[in-house]
Amino acid sequence: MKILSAKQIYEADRATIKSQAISSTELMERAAFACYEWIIKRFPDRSRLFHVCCGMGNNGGDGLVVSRLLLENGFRVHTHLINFSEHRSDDFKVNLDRLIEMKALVTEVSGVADFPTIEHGDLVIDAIFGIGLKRSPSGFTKKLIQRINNSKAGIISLDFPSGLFSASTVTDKEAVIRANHTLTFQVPKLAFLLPDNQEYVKEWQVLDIGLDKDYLNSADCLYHGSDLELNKGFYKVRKKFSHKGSFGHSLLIGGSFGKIGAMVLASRAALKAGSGLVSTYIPKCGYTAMQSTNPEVMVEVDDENYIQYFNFKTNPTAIGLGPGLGTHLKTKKGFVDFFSNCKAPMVIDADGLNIIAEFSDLSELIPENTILTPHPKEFERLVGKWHDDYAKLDKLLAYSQQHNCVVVLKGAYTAIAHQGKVWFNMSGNPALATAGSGDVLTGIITALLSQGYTSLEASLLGVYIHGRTADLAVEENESIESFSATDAIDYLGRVYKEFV
Ligand SMILES: NC(=O)C1=CN([C@@H]2O[C@H](COP(=O)(O)OP(=O)(O)OC[C@H]3O[C@@H](n4cnc5c(N)ncnc54)[C@H](O)[C@@H]3O)[C@@H](O)[C@H]2O)[C@@H](O)CC1
Ligand SMILES: [K+]
Repeated sequence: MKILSAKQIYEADRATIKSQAISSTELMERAAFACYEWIIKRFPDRSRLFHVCCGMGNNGGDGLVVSRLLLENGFRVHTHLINFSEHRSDDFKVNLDRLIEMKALVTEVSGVADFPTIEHGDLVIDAIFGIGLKRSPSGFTKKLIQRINNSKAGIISLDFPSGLFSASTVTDKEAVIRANHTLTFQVPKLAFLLPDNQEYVKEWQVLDIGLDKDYLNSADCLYHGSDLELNKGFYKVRKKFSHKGSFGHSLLIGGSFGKIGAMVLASRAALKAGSGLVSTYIPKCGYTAMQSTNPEVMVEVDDENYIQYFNFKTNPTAIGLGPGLGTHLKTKKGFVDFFSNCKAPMVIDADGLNIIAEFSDLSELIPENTILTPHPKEFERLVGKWHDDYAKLDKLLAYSQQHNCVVVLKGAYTAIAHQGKVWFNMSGNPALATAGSGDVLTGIITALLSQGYTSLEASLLGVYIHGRTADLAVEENESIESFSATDAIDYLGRVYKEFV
Protein backbone atom coordinates (compact mmCIF):
# COMPACT_ATOMS: atom_id res chain seq x y z
CA MET A 1 0.00 0.00 0.00
CA LYS A 2 1.65 3.18 -1.21
CA ILE A 3 1.17 6.61 0.30
CA LEU A 4 1.48 9.04 -2.58
CA SER A 5 2.41 12.70 -2.26
CA ALA A 6 -0.02 15.34 -3.58
CA LYS A 7 2.20 15.76 -6.65
CA GLN A 8 2.05 12.04 -7.34
CA ILE A 9 -1.74 12.02 -6.93
CA TYR A 10 -2.11 14.71 -9.60
CA GLU A 11 0.23 12.66 -11.81
CA ALA A 12 -1.83 9.52 -11.16
CA ASP A 13 -5.00 11.43 -12.12
CA ARG A 14 -3.40 12.55 -15.37
CA ALA A 15 -2.07 9.04 -16.12
CA THR A 16 -5.56 7.63 -15.53
CA ILE A 17 -7.23 10.16 -17.79
CA LYS A 18 -4.75 9.26 -20.53
CA SER A 19 -4.62 5.47 -20.18
CA GLN A 20 -8.37 5.01 -19.72
CA ALA A 21 -9.25 7.66 -22.32
CA ILE A 22 -11.67 9.42 -20.00
CA SER A 23 -12.16 13.12 -19.29
CA SER A 24 -11.28 14.73 -15.98
CA THR A 25 -15.03 15.33 -15.55
CA GLU A 26 -15.62 11.59 -15.83
CA LEU A 27 -12.92 10.90 -13.27
CA MET A 28 -14.54 13.41 -10.94
CA GLU A 29 -17.90 11.71 -11.47
CA ARG A 30 -16.33 8.36 -10.56
CA ALA A 31 -14.71 9.78 -7.42
CA ALA A 32 -17.86 11.53 -6.28
CA PHE A 33 -20.01 8.49 -7.03
CA ALA A 34 -17.84 6.39 -4.73
CA CYS A 35 -18.42 9.00 -2.00
CA TYR A 36 -22.14 9.10 -2.68
CA GLU A 37 -22.40 5.30 -2.37
CA TRP A 38 -20.54 5.35 0.93
CA ILE A 39 -22.65 8.20 2.29
CA ILE A 40 -26.05 6.69 1.52
CA LYS A 41 -25.03 3.31 2.87
CA ARG A 42 -24.01 4.88 6.13
CA PHE A 43 -26.76 7.55 6.26
CA PRO A 44 -29.77 6.17 4.39
CA ASP A 45 -32.38 8.41 6.09
CA ARG A 46 -33.98 10.59 3.39
CA SER A 47 -35.49 13.06 5.84
CA ARG A 48 -32.04 14.28 6.90
CA LEU A 49 -30.76 17.55 5.42
CA PHE A 50 -27.33 17.53 3.74
CA HIS A 51 -25.42 20.82 3.65
CA VAL A 52 -22.88 20.36 0.87
CA CYS A 53 -20.22 23.09 1.18
CA CYS A 54 -18.25 23.42 -2.04
CA GLY A 55 -15.05 25.37 -2.67
CA MET A 56 -14.12 26.68 -6.08
CA GLY A 57 -11.65 23.99 -7.18
CA ASN A 58 -11.99 20.30 -8.00
CA ASN A 59 -12.73 19.36 -4.40
CA GLY A 60 -15.72 21.67 -4.70
CA GLY A 61 -16.49 19.94 -8.00
CA ASP A 62 -16.65 16.60 -6.17
CA GLY A 63 -19.11 18.19 -3.75
CA LEU A 64 -21.32 19.42 -6.59
CA VAL A 65 -21.51 15.93 -8.06
CA VAL A 66 -22.37 14.45 -4.65
CA SER A 67 -25.14 17.08 -4.33
CA ARG A 68 -26.56 16.10 -7.72
CA LEU A 69 -26.46 12.36 -6.95
CA LEU A 70 -28.14 12.86 -3.58
CA LEU A 71 -30.86 15.00 -5.14
CA GLU A 72 -31.47 12.57 -7.98
CA ASN A 73 -32.04 9.90 -5.38
CA GLY A 74 -34.54 11.77 -3.27
CA PHE A 75 -32.33 13.18 -0.50
CA ARG A 76 -32.74 16.72 0.89
CA VAL A 77 -29.77 18.85 -0.13
CA HIS A 78 -28.72 22.47 0.25
CA THR A 79 -25.57 23.27 -1.72
CA HIS A 80 -23.40 26.20 -0.57
CA LEU A 81 -20.77 27.70 -2.89
CA ILE A 82 -17.94 29.04 -0.78
CA ASN A 83 -16.91 32.01 -2.83
CA PHE A 84 -13.30 32.42 -1.70
CA SER A 85 -11.87 33.01 -5.17
CA GLU A 86 -12.74 34.42 -8.59
CA HIS A 87 -11.10 31.41 -10.15
CA ARG A 88 -13.29 28.31 -10.58
CA SER A 89 -11.93 25.04 -11.97
CA ASP A 90 -13.34 23.78 -15.28
CA ASP A 91 -14.90 20.69 -13.74
CA PHE A 92 -16.41 22.81 -11.01
CA LYS A 93 -18.11 24.95 -13.68
CA VAL A 94 -19.41 21.92 -15.64
CA ASN A 95 -20.92 20.41 -12.50
CA LEU A 96 -22.38 23.67 -11.25
CA ASP A 97 -24.23 24.06 -14.55
CA ARG A 98 -25.59 20.53 -14.22
CA LEU A 99 -26.82 21.23 -10.73
CA ILE A 100 -28.43 24.51 -11.70
CA GLU A 101 -30.20 22.78 -14.60
CA MET A 102 -31.85 20.56 -11.99
CA LYS A 103 -33.15 23.65 -10.21
CA ALA A 104 -31.33 22.56 -7.10
CA LEU A 105 -31.13 24.75 -4.01
CA VAL A 106 -27.73 26.42 -4.48
CA THR A 107 -26.62 29.54 -2.61
CA GLU A 108 -23.42 31.54 -2.63
CA VAL A 109 -21.52 32.21 0.58
CA SER A 110 -19.48 35.41 0.30
CA GLY A 111 -19.59 36.51 3.91
CA VAL A 112 -20.89 35.68 7.38
CA ALA A 113 -24.41 36.85 6.50
CA ASP A 114 -24.68 34.00 3.98
CA PHE A 115 -23.72 31.24 6.41
CA PRO A 116 -26.07 28.27 6.53
CA THR A 117 -28.06 27.47 9.64
CA ILE A 118 -26.89 24.00 10.54
CA GLU A 119 -29.20 22.06 12.84
CA HIS A 120 -28.47 19.13 15.10
CA GLY A 121 -29.03 16.02 13.00
CA ASP A 122 -28.04 17.65 9.68
CA LEU A 123 -25.00 16.36 7.84
CA VAL A 124 -22.29 18.62 6.43
CA ILE A 125 -20.42 17.42 3.36
CA ASP A 126 -17.14 19.30 3.39
CA ALA A 127 -15.87 19.88 -0.15
CA ILE A 128 -14.25 23.25 0.45
CA PHE A 129 -10.58 22.36 -0.06
CA GLY A 130 -8.85 19.10 -0.96
CA ILE A 131 -5.18 18.46 -1.62
CA GLY A 132 -4.87 21.77 -3.47
CA LEU A 133 -4.80 23.88 -0.29
CA LYS A 134 -1.93 26.37 -0.43
CA ARG A 135 -2.31 28.41 2.76
CA SER A 136 -4.52 28.30 5.83
CA PRO A 137 -8.07 29.41 5.07
CA SER A 138 -8.74 32.96 6.25
CA GLY A 139 -11.52 35.57 6.34
CA PHE A 140 -15.09 34.32 6.06
CA THR A 141 -13.91 30.85 4.90
CA LYS A 142 -12.14 30.35 8.22
CA LYS A 143 -15.23 31.62 10.06
CA LEU A 144 -17.40 29.17 8.13
CA ILE A 145 -15.08 26.31 9.08
CA GLN A 146 -15.45 27.36 12.72
CA ARG A 147 -19.23 27.53 12.32
CA ILE A 148 -19.30 24.00 10.87
CA ASN A 149 -17.01 22.66 13.60
CA ASN A 150 -19.16 24.22 16.31
CA SER A 151 -22.40 22.87 14.90
CA LYS A 152 -23.87 19.66 16.24
CA ALA A 153 -23.99 18.17 12.74
CA GLY A 154 -21.92 15.20 11.57
CA ILE A 155 -19.16 16.19 9.17
CA ILE A 156 -18.02 14.13 6.18
CA SER A 157 -14.97 15.48 4.35
CA LEU A 158 -14.41 14.59 0.72
CA ASP A 159 -10.80 13.53 0.09
CA PHE A 160 -9.29 15.74 2.81
CA PRO A 161 -10.58 17.73 5.79
CA SER A 162 -10.55 21.30 4.45
CA GLY A 163 -7.74 23.36 5.87
CA LEU A 164 -5.43 20.40 6.49
CA PHE A 165 -2.19 20.53 4.50
CA SER A 166 -1.05 17.43 2.67
CA ALA A 167 2.65 17.70 3.50
CA SER A 168 3.14 20.20 6.29
CA THR A 169 1.86 20.95 9.72
CA VAL A 170 -1.30 22.93 10.43
CA THR A 171 -0.51 26.59 11.13
CA ASP A 172 -3.97 27.79 12.18
CA LYS A 173 -5.79 25.16 14.23
CA GLU A 174 -9.04 27.12 14.08
CA ALA A 175 -9.09 27.00 10.29
CA VAL A 176 -9.34 23.23 9.78
CA ILE A 177 -12.49 21.12 9.50
CA ARG A 178 -12.75 18.53 12.28
CA ALA A 179 -14.28 15.73 10.26
CA ASN A 180 -16.04 12.72 11.71
CA HIS A 181 -15.41 10.81 8.48
CA THR A 182 -13.02 11.46 5.65
CA LEU A 183 -13.61 9.70 2.34
CA THR A 184 -10.30 9.81 0.54
CA PHE A 185 -9.46 8.72 -2.97
CA GLN A 186 -7.41 5.63 -3.86
CA VAL A 187 -4.63 5.85 -1.27
CA PRO A 188 -4.33 6.83 2.39
CA LYS A 189 -2.80 10.26 2.91
CA LEU A 190 0.24 10.82 5.12
CA ALA A 191 -1.52 13.61 7.03
CA PHE A 192 -4.12 11.11 8.33
CA LEU A 193 -1.46 9.04 10.07
CA LEU A 194 0.12 11.75 12.18
CA PRO A 195 -0.84 12.29 15.82
CA ASP A 196 -0.85 16.11 15.47
CA ASN A 197 -3.80 15.77 13.09
CA GLN A 198 -5.96 13.47 15.17
CA GLU A 199 -8.53 16.18 15.96
CA TYR A 200 -9.20 16.77 12.26
CA VAL A 201 -9.13 13.21 10.98
CA LYS A 202 -11.09 10.71 13.00
CA GLU A 203 -12.46 7.84 10.91
CA TRP A 204 -11.13 7.69 7.37
CA GLN A 205 -11.91 5.46 4.46
CA VAL A 206 -10.04 4.88 1.22
CA LEU A 207 -12.34 4.69 -1.80
CA ASP A 208 -11.08 2.94 -4.92
CA ILE A 209 -11.57 5.23 -7.92
CA GLY A 210 -9.68 3.04 -10.38
CA LEU A 211 -6.57 5.20 -10.81
CA ASP A 212 -4.02 3.90 -13.30
CA LYS A 213 -2.48 0.66 -11.96
CA ASP A 214 0.78 1.05 -13.87
CA TYR A 215 1.34 4.47 -12.36
CA LEU A 216 0.49 3.24 -8.86
CA ASN A 217 2.75 0.18 -9.19
CA SER A 218 5.73 2.14 -10.44
CA ALA A 219 5.45 5.21 -8.20
CA ASP A 220 8.51 5.54 -5.98
CA CYS A 221 7.18 6.44 -2.54
CA LEU A 222 8.90 7.36 0.67
CA TYR A 223 5.87 6.30 2.73
CA HIS A 224 3.94 3.06 2.67
CA GLY A 225 1.17 1.35 4.58
CA SER A 226 1.76 -2.05 6.16
CA ASP A 227 -1.42 -4.11 5.85
CA LEU A 228 -2.44 -7.78 5.57
CA GLU A 229 -1.66 -7.87 1.85
CA LEU A 230 1.91 -6.60 2.28
CA ASN A 231 2.65 -8.97 5.17
CA LYS A 232 1.07 -11.99 3.47
CA GLY A 233 3.55 -11.35 0.67
CA PHE A 234 6.50 -12.49 2.74
CA TYR A 235 4.81 -14.65 5.40
CA LYS A 236 6.51 -18.09 5.40
CA VAL A 237 4.19 -21.10 5.40
CA ARG A 238 5.71 -23.91 7.46
CA LYS A 239 6.88 -27.00 5.64
CA LYS A 240 5.64 -30.43 6.64
CA PHE A 241 9.08 -31.79 7.53
CA SER A 242 10.23 -28.87 9.60
CA HIS A 243 11.23 -29.36 13.26
CA LYS A 244 11.72 -27.05 16.20
CA GLY A 245 15.32 -26.43 15.16
CA SER A 246 14.02 -24.91 11.92
CA PHE A 247 12.47 -22.01 13.80
CA GLY A 248 15.41 -20.75 15.76
CA HIS A 249 16.21 -20.12 19.36
CA SER A 250 15.10 -16.79 20.82
CA LEU A 251 16.89 -15.41 23.83
CA LEU A 252 15.14 -12.69 25.82
CA ILE A 253 17.42 -10.69 28.09
CA GLY A 254 16.02 -8.42 30.76
CA GLY A 255 14.11 -8.23 34.01
CA SER A 256 15.02 -6.75 37.37
CA PHE A 257 13.50 -6.99 40.86
CA GLY A 258 9.82 -6.04 40.50
CA LYS A 259 9.90 -6.20 36.70
CA ILE A 260 10.11 -9.91 36.00
CA GLY A 261 6.61 -9.81 34.49
CA ALA A 262 8.00 -7.96 31.46
CA MET A 263 10.20 -10.98 30.73
CA VAL A 264 7.41 -13.47 31.39
CA LEU A 265 5.30 -11.66 28.80
CA ALA A 266 8.09 -11.21 26.24
CA SER A 267 9.19 -14.85 26.41
CA ARG A 268 5.64 -16.19 26.30
CA ALA A 269 4.94 -13.99 23.28
CA ALA A 270 8.10 -15.29 21.56
CA LEU A 271 6.93 -18.85 22.13
CA LYS A 272 3.42 -18.22 20.84
CA ALA A 273 4.78 -16.26 17.86
CA GLY A 274 6.50 -19.43 16.73
CA SER A 275 10.08 -19.42 17.96
CA GLY A 276 11.33 -23.05 17.96
CA LEU A 277 13.04 -22.61 21.33
CA VAL A 278 12.86 -19.76 23.81
CA SER A 279 15.34 -18.99 26.58
CA THR A 280 15.45 -16.14 29.03
CA TYR A 281 18.36 -14.55 30.80
CA ILE A 282 17.10 -12.87 33.95
CA PRO A 283 18.19 -12.02 37.51
CA LYS A 284 17.99 -14.88 40.05
CA CYS A 285 15.01 -13.32 41.82
CA GLY A 286 12.85 -14.09 38.77
CA TYR A 287 13.75 -17.75 38.44
CA THR A 288 10.73 -19.32 40.18
CA ALA A 289 8.25 -16.93 38.60
CA MET A 290 9.58 -17.66 35.13
CA GLN A 291 9.77 -21.43 35.49
CA SER A 292 6.33 -21.74 37.02
CA THR A 293 4.50 -19.45 34.57
CA ASN A 294 6.30 -20.45 31.35
CA PRO A 295 7.19 -24.17 31.53
CA GLU A 296 8.27 -24.27 27.86
CA VAL A 297 10.84 -21.52 28.39
CA MET A 298 14.42 -22.22 29.52
CA VAL A 299 16.06 -19.96 32.09
CA GLU A 300 19.59 -18.78 32.79
CA VAL A 301 20.26 -16.38 35.63
CA ASP A 302 22.61 -13.48 36.35
CA ASP A 303 23.02 -11.54 39.64
CA GLU A 304 20.36 -11.60 42.36
CA ASN A 305 18.14 -8.58 41.58
CA TYR A 306 19.45 -7.19 38.30
CA ILE A 307 21.53 -8.20 35.34
CA GLN A 308 25.17 -7.19 35.16
CA TYR A 309 27.33 -10.03 33.77
CA PHE A 310 25.58 -10.94 30.49
CA ASN A 311 27.47 -14.27 30.55
CA PHE A 312 24.79 -16.66 29.29
CA LYS A 313 25.61 -20.00 27.63
CA THR A 314 22.69 -20.07 25.20
CA ASN A 315 23.66 -19.74 21.55
CA PRO A 316 20.67 -17.81 20.23
CA THR A 317 19.45 -17.21 16.69
CA ALA A 318 18.07 -13.84 17.80
CA ILE A 319 18.09 -11.73 20.95
CA GLY A 320 15.39 -9.52 22.43
CA LEU A 321 17.05 -7.13 24.85
CA GLY A 322 15.58 -4.70 27.32
CA PRO A 323 12.17 -5.63 28.78
CA GLY A 324 12.20 -4.80 32.50
CA LEU A 325 15.99 -4.49 32.41
CA GLY A 326 16.21 -1.45 34.69
CA THR A 327 19.08 1.04 34.69
CA HIS A 328 21.20 -0.04 37.65
CA LEU A 329 24.73 1.27 37.25
CA LYS A 330 26.12 -2.25 36.99
CA THR A 331 23.46 -3.21 34.44
CA LYS A 332 24.50 -0.24 32.32
CA LYS A 333 28.14 -1.20 32.47
CA GLY A 334 27.43 -4.82 31.56
CA PHE A 335 25.12 -3.69 28.77
CA VAL A 336 27.75 -1.48 27.16
CA ASP A 337 30.32 -4.31 27.05
CA PHE A 338 27.80 -6.88 25.83
CA PHE A 339 26.12 -4.69 23.26
CA SER A 340 29.32 -3.66 21.51
CA ASN A 341 30.33 -7.28 20.93
CA CYS A 342 27.00 -8.96 20.25
CA LYS A 343 26.89 -10.89 16.97
CA ALA A 344 23.33 -12.27 16.98
CA PRO A 345 20.55 -10.19 15.40
CA MET A 346 18.94 -8.06 18.10
CA VAL A 347 15.71 -6.33 19.02
CA ILE A 348 16.32 -3.59 21.56
CA ASP A 349 13.53 -2.16 23.66
CA ALA A 350 12.78 -0.15 26.79
CA ASP A 351 15.75 0.33 29.14
CA GLY A 352 18.03 -1.07 26.44
CA LEU A 353 17.14 2.03 24.42
CA ASN A 354 17.47 4.31 27.42
CA ILE A 355 21.01 3.06 28.02
CA ILE A 356 21.93 3.66 24.36
CA ALA A 357 20.48 7.17 24.68
CA GLU A 358 22.52 7.85 27.83
CA PHE A 359 25.82 6.82 26.26
CA SER A 360 25.59 8.56 22.91
CA ASP A 361 28.68 6.76 21.55
CA LEU A 362 26.73 3.52 21.76
CA SER A 363 24.53 4.59 18.82
CA GLU A 364 27.65 4.34 16.67
CA LEU A 365 28.10 0.71 17.72
CA ILE A 366 24.59 -0.50 16.84
CA PRO A 367 25.19 -3.61 14.71
CA GLU A 368 23.77 -3.47 11.18
CA ASN A 369 20.07 -4.38 10.91
CA THR A 370 19.42 -4.23 14.63
CA ILE A 371 15.79 -3.43 15.41
CA LEU A 372 15.07 -0.62 17.88
CA THR A 373 11.51 -0.36 19.19
CA PRO A 374 11.16 3.01 20.96
CA HIS A 375 7.95 4.72 22.00
CA PRO A 376 8.04 8.47 21.29
CA LYS A 377 9.64 9.39 24.64
CA GLU A 378 12.41 6.82 24.20
CA PHE A 379 12.93 8.02 20.63
CA GLU A 380 13.20 11.60 21.86
CA ARG A 381 15.94 10.49 24.26
CA LEU A 382 17.81 9.04 21.29
CA VAL A 383 17.44 11.92 18.83
CA GLY A 384 16.34 15.01 20.78
CA LYS A 385 13.11 17.01 20.56
CA TRP A 386 11.17 17.69 17.36
CA HIS A 387 8.77 20.54 16.68
CA ASP A 388 6.14 18.67 14.70
CA ASP A 389 5.30 15.26 13.23
CA TYR A 390 7.06 15.99 9.95
CA ALA A 391 10.28 16.84 11.77
CA LYS A 392 9.84 13.63 13.78
CA LEU A 393 9.60 11.61 10.55
CA ASP A 394 12.74 13.30 9.24
CA LYS A 395 14.58 12.30 12.41
CA LEU A 396 13.25 8.77 12.14
CA LEU A 397 14.47 8.39 8.57
CA ALA A 398 17.82 9.98 9.38
CA TYR A 399 18.50 7.87 12.48
CA SER A 400 17.65 4.56 10.82
CA GLN A 401 19.78 5.42 7.77
CA GLN A 402 22.71 6.74 9.74
CA HIS A 403 22.89 3.61 11.91
CA ASN A 404 21.71 1.18 9.24
CA CYS A 405 19.07 -0.21 11.56
CA VAL A 406 15.31 -0.63 11.63
CA VAL A 407 13.53 1.81 13.93
CA VAL A 408 10.02 0.87 15.03
CA LEU A 409 8.52 4.07 16.40
CA LYS A 410 5.50 2.92 18.38
CA GLY A 411 2.15 4.68 18.51
CA ALA A 412 -1.14 4.66 16.61
CA TYR A 413 0.09 3.82 13.08
CA THR A 414 3.50 2.65 14.34
CA ALA A 415 6.12 3.92 11.89
CA ILE A 416 8.83 1.47 10.79
CA ALA A 417 11.84 3.08 9.13
CA HIS A 418 14.54 1.32 7.13
CA GLN A 419 16.91 2.45 4.37
CA GLY A 420 15.16 5.69 3.55
CA LYS A 421 11.58 4.44 3.63
CA VAL A 422 8.82 4.40 6.25
CA TRP A 423 5.95 1.94 6.61
CA PHE A 424 2.93 2.85 8.75
CA ASN A 425 1.23 -0.09 10.39
CA MET A 426 -2.48 -0.28 9.64
CA SER A 427 -3.64 -2.73 12.30
CA GLY A 428 -4.35 -2.08 15.97
CA ASN A 429 -6.39 0.23 18.13
CA PRO A 430 -6.04 2.13 21.43
CA ALA A 431 -6.48 -1.13 23.39
CA LEU A 432 -2.75 -1.67 22.81
CA ALA A 433 -1.90 1.25 25.08
CA THR A 434 -1.66 -1.07 28.07
CA ALA A 435 1.02 -2.29 30.47
CA GLY A 436 3.31 -4.91 28.96
CA SER A 437 2.17 -4.34 25.39
CA GLY A 438 5.69 -3.34 24.30
CA ASP A 439 7.20 -6.40 26.00
CA VAL A 440 4.89 -8.62 23.98
CA LEU A 441 5.90 -6.83 20.78
CA THR A 442 9.60 -7.39 21.57
CA GLY A 443 8.91 -11.09 22.08
CA ILE A 444 7.02 -11.38 18.79
CA ILE A 445 9.65 -9.58 16.71
CA THR A 446 12.47 -11.61 18.31
CA ALA A 447 10.61 -14.83 17.48
CA LEU A 448 10.20 -13.74 13.87
CA LEU A 449 13.90 -12.89 13.56
CA SER A 450 14.64 -16.37 14.95
CA GLN A 451 12.45 -17.89 12.26
CA GLY A 452 14.56 -16.37 9.51
CA TYR A 453 12.65 -13.24 8.61
CA THR A 454 14.84 -10.25 7.75
CA SER A 455 14.93 -7.38 10.23
CA LEU A 456 12.53 -5.34 8.15
CA GLU A 457 10.14 -8.25 7.59
CA ALA A 458 10.20 -9.23 11.27
CA SER A 459 9.42 -5.63 12.24
CA LEU A 460 6.59 -5.18 9.73
CA LEU A 461 5.02 -8.57 10.44
CA GLY A 462 5.54 -8.36 14.20
CA VAL A 463 3.94 -4.95 14.48
CA TYR A 464 1.08 -5.94 12.19
CA ILE A 465 0.37 -9.17 14.12
CA HIS A 466 0.59 -7.39 17.45
CA GLY A 467 -1.93 -4.77 16.32
CA ARG A 468 -4.22 -7.36 14.86
CA THR A 469 -4.49 -9.25 18.17
CA ALA A 470 -6.16 -6.14 19.61
CA ASP A 471 -8.45 -5.73 16.60
CA LEU A 472 -9.72 -9.29 16.89
CA ALA A 473 -9.99 -9.20 20.67
CA VAL A 474 -12.04 -5.99 20.60
CA GLU A 475 -14.28 -7.41 17.86
CA GLU A 476 -14.96 -10.40 20.08
CA ASN A 477 -14.68 -10.62 23.86
CA GLU A 478 -12.62 -7.66 24.99
CA SER A 479 -13.13 -3.93 25.09
CA ILE A 480 -10.52 -1.23 24.58
CA GLU A 481 -10.32 -0.84 28.37
CA SER A 482 -10.19 -4.51 29.35
CA PHE A 483 -7.64 -5.73 26.79
CA SER A 484 -4.32 -6.67 28.41
CA ALA A 485 -0.90 -7.77 27.17
CA THR A 486 -1.79 -11.36 28.09
CA ASP A 487 -4.81 -11.12 25.76
CA ALA A 488 -2.47 -10.04 22.95
CA ILE A 489 -0.51 -13.26 23.45
CA ASP A 490 -3.69 -15.35 23.63
CA TYR A 491 -4.91 -13.95 20.31
CA LEU A 492 -1.69 -14.69 18.37
CA GLY A 493 -3.04 -18.04 17.17
CA ARG A 494 -6.14 -16.39 15.71
CA VAL A 495 -4.09 -13.80 13.90
CA TYR A 496 -1.76 -16.36 12.30
CA LYS A 497 -4.84 -18.15 10.95
CA GLU A 498 -5.59 -15.04 8.87
CA PHE A 499 -2.34 -15.62 7.00
CA VAL A 500 -3.06 -19.11 5.70
N1 LIG B 1 -7.27 15.97 -10.29
C1 LIG B 1 -8.27 15.15 -10.57
O1 LIG B 1 -8.41 14.69 -11.67
C2 LIG B 1 -9.22 14.77 -9.50
C3 LIG B 1 -9.31 15.58 -8.39
N2 LIG B 1 -10.20 15.35 -7.45
C4 LIG B 1 -10.42 16.34 -6.39
O2 LIG B 1 -9.67 17.48 -6.63
C5 LIG B 1 -9.05 17.91 -5.44
C6 LIG B 1 -7.91 18.79 -5.77
O3 LIG B 1 -8.47 19.85 -6.49
P1 LIG B 1 -7.75 21.23 -6.79
O4 LIG B 1 -6.37 20.97 -7.24
O5 LIG B 1 -8.64 21.97 -7.71
O6 LIG B 1 -7.65 21.95 -5.40
P2 LIG B 1 -8.68 22.13 -4.20
O7 LIG B 1 -10.06 21.94 -4.65
O8 LIG B 1 -8.20 21.32 -3.09
O9 LIG B 1 -8.43 23.67 -3.84
C7 LIG B 1 -9.13 24.67 -4.57
C8 LIG B 1 -8.32 25.82 -5.04
O10 LIG B 1 -8.22 26.79 -4.02
C9 LIG B 1 -7.05 27.54 -4.11
N3 LIG B 1 -6.61 27.74 -2.73
C10 LIG B 1 -5.74 26.99 -2.02
N4 LIG B 1 -5.63 27.43 -0.75
C11 LIG B 1 -6.46 28.50 -0.68
C12 LIG B 1 -6.80 29.37 0.40
N5 LIG B 1 -6.29 29.24 1.61
N6 LIG B 1 -7.69 30.34 0.15
C13 LIG B 1 -8.24 30.50 -1.06
N7 LIG B 1 -7.94 29.71 -2.11
C14 LIG B 1 -7.07 28.72 -1.92
C15 LIG B 1 -6.09 26.70 -4.89
O11 LIG B 1 -5.51 27.50 -5.86
C16 LIG B 1 -6.92 25.55 -5.46
O12 LIG B 1 -6.88 25.55 -6.85
C17 LIG B 1 -8.76 16.63 -4.71
O13 LIG B 1 -8.56 16.82 -3.34
C18 LIG B 1 -10.01 15.85 -5.03
O14 LIG B 1 -11.02 16.18 -4.11
C19 LIG B 1 -11.20 14.31 -7.63
O15 LIG B 1 -12.24 14.87 -8.33
C20 LIG B 1 -10.64 13.13 -8.35
C21 LIG B 1 -10.06 13.54 -9.65
K1 LIG C 1 -12.61 18.62 1.73
